[in-house]
Amino acid sequence: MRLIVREDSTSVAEYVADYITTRIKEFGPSLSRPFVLGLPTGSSPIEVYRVLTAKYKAGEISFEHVITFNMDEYVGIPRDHPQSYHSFMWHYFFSHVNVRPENVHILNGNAEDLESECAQFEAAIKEVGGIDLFLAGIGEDGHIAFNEPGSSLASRTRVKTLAYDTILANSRFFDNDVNQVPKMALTVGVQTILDAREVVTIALGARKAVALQKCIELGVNHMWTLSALQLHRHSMVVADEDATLELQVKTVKYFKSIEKVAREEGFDQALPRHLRQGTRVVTCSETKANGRTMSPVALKPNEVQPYLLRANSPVLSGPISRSTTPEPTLDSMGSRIEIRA
Ligand SMILES: N[C@@H]1[C@@H](O)[C@H](O)[C@@H](COP(=O)(O)O)O[C@@H]1O
Repeated sequence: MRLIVREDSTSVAEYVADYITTRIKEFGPSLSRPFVLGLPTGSSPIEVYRVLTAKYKAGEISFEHVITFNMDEYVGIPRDHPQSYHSFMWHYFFSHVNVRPENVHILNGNAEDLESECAQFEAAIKEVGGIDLFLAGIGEDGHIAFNEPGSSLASRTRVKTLAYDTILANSRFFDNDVNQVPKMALTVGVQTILDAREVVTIALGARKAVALQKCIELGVNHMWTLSALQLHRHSMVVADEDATLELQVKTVKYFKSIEKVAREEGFDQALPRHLRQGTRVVTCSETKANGRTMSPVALKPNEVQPYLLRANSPVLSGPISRSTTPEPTLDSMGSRIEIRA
């Protein structure tokens, strides 16, 4: 598990939105090969959705060929209830981007047969080839999705009774009245999340600090279900400073040093190795490749095959081709890099 620490919730949201954007662009989704994105609700991802929406409106990212699966949904409140996760997702994200409604999957908490609803959800994930990136939040009791303390770490999508702590925490969305909070939910299981190719978790604020400490510094434990991500090869937590308050200083320092060394060595450690292979990392503020403006991320191999542009290097420009290795020249403006195949 990796830990990325950022100053505040805004920088966390920017990091996570950049990361998701990079992933989707690297993947290059198409109708026949869509990108599959798992999504959470809660207050933590709201800013991420805002930044992703801004990126979409700026033409940086398209969700046309992105299939989404949401983590969970309450049982027994109408789909159009303001606090249903259906309402949440359309309000904060889906209505603002070009995701196709038929590509959106949110569990139906009012299905006649809830067990079959859950089984169909698992089948739908399987049918599209699994989830490429699952975005998650963390509950104050360390839960992921609605996998409450004590959940099986081998669990799959199912009906779950909510823990009192969760009902209490979520009552802030229901006029602070615990009696209005649904007592049950449908949720993906821990194993459903572990099956994703990559998991990115957002942890914000001091109220998540204890949970984060348990999930990162202690062992895998079914009482803090997010800790199961320690078993995942490509999982990353992106936290603000407040969420790290209960971690040991040396833990935070270690994870910060990983990121620093990776940056100095000129590659983005956050990219899983299999996705890093054949990519070249560009860390200037903006790049142009083949006349297209790209965000400061990893370019596809066929776009800048021979180049590794080191982090913190001066911003360079000049013609670059796959077969030759011309000397890049310094951009006197110091703000752009031109890459031409
Ligand atoms: N089921 C959701 C979780 O998926 C979410 O991670 C958690 C944290 O919410 P928040 O981000 O509002 O703290 O809330 C709910 O319990």
